Amino acid sequence: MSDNNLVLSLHNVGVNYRRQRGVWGEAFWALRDISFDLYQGDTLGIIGRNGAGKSTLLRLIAGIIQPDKGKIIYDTSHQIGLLSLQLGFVPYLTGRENAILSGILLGLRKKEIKARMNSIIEFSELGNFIDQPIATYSSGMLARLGFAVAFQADPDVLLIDEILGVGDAEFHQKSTRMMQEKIRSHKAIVFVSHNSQLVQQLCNRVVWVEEGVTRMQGNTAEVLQAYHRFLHLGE
Ligand SMILES: Nc1ncnc2c1ncn2[C@@H]1O[C@H](COP(=O)(O)OP(=O)(O)OP(=O)(O)O)[C@@H](O)[C@H]1O
Repeated sequence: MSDNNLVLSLHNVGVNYRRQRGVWGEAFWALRDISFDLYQGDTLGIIGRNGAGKSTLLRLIAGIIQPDKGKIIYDTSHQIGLLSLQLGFVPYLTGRENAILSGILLGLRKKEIKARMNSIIEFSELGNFIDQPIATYSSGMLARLGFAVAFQADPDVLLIDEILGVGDAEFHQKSTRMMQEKIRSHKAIVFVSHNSQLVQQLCNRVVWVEEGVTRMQGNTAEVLQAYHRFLHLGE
């Protein structure tokens, strides 16, 4: 990549899920035409209605799924970490084992994760539950564990999927503070959220996805305003 600050770039990207229909599968384009750039220091908000394709977009950036059309160009000097509740965790393993596993997925060595385990336990407030299978955890406990591991792994690009929408008020405050710290440290962050207030507070740019297409992108206030007008008019 010629621009040093460019972390990744999506060019007319599309993702196709096959859906079962009778005996035959049917192609369904969850993402149809998405283009945007992510720069170092950006906190990029992804907004859009339910089913617009936001989570699919994060999984795509994380490399969990591949585009079926268009292309994504990564600057290979950046390491990408996905901070998500559902991904990467194995239900029958304990919190500690899952922390090690997802730490490895986020690029840490086993030794490094073990050295940070106390901080992970402390941040996630799991106490002795850390040695219980995560199948026994509440969604708030899972959120706290996922958040703690990702912040310890400290990837250059942080992908956050609605994590701040889960857990109690105290955890919200703590995780919002952590995110603000990351923003100040000039990481690149992609933040999917339905919470416009948080997007307004945290993001410097916003991409609005509508039916798998980048409907609008740019300055946070402008995009949010257009999005709310759109929702209000019920187009
Ligand atoms: N594995 C899958 N197989 C088939 N269709 C899928 C799959 N995952 C998502 N979809 C469909 O793709 C579309 C986009 O889903 P996605 O979860 O990316 O949307 P979203 O914007 O994150 O939604 P929400 O805000 O409700 O979380 C939806 O119509 C969804 O039903």
